[in-house]
Amino acid sequence: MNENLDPTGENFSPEEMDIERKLRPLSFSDFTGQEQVIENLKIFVQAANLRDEALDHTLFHGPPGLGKTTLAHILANELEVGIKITSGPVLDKPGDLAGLLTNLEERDVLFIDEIHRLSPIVEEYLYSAMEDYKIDIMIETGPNARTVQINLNPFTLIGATTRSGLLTAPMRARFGIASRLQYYNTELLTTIVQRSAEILKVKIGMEAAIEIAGRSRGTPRIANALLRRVRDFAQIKGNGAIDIKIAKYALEALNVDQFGLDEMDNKILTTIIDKFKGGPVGITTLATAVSESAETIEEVYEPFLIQQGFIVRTPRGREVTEAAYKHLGKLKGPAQGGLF
Ligand SMILES: Nc1ncnc2c1ncn2[C@@H]1O[C@H](COP(=O)(O)OP(=O)(O)OP(=O)(O)O)[C@@H](O)[C@H]1O
Ligand SMILES: [Mg+2]
Repeated sequence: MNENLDPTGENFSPEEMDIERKLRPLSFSDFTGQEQVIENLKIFVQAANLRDEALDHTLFHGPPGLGKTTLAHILANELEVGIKITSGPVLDKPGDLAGLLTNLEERDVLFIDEIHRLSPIVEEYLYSAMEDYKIDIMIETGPNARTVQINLNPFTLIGATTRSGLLTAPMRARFGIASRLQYYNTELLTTIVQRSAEILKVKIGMEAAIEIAGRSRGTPRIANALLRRVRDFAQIKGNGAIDIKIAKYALEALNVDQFGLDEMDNKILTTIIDKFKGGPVGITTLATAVSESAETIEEVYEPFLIQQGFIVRTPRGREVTEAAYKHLGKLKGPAQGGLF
């Protein structure tokens, strides 16, 4: 599959990252979907604003591209505070974290992306900061070296992770608010595609927007990426506007799966069917067969395949459904593996 449609956005070029930022909603009212999460956050933000307190530490988890980073920025905007951004793998010494923490103003947001990848020392260091807004720092070196405790301004830590299963229990317990983001349905994604088209100043028909939305793997990041690619086709092959004809033509040319399944999704389904007779197969066995980690399958791929009705979880492992055979154009039953 086209690497620009990677749900993680890891292969995005700088230009694409720029566009992604441009398309990012800035306020609750800009943000489509995740209704329950948003309803709750609105209340927590209002209450925090009313009391002039820092919002409770907040954790966003869920598959890539669903809006975790976007929501961190929205929270800072709605709280009318500053935001400092970092990520788990970047913070490798407690000193780096101390620098960030001591520079936070009252009620500011510290956003730590990939929070499951914090080193244990940094994580430990974070605990007292989160709990009591206090940290110990080392001053001077050599024989005069000593630690002093300093008070921090009350702040909000926002953590994001695609791998909530890898978060330690003490870390998880320190978040007062934890929200899991869900895949978006076609209707919501259609609204997102239309909004993005408006920002990109490209005309798009309703049918075309629905077509793009339906092939976006339930993921706004993919919907936006597809829109940009289709826009290229419309500009070069058409008159610049996106109608259903040009959308279908472009999606065909881009080799986008009808359900927006990506290469790994299809590989997982094909493997279960071809190597394990449709299942059930245990997650670790499956992981080995497709050369991916069991955690990634469980947290990135499987949720979407289950939500779309291609896989079911049984006590004995994962099984593909009728829909998966149909989708891949494969026959069900023992005939599949030959006569014996
Ligand atoms: N609810 C939404 N409405 C409109 N656009 C959205 C929404 N959610 C996400 N997007 C768009 O999708 C892009 C990706 O979202 P975001 O970066 O917040 O995902 P993420 O969950 O942080 O992903 P990752 O796990 O890869 O960091 C954003 O730039 C934004 O344009
Ligand atoms: Mg993110």
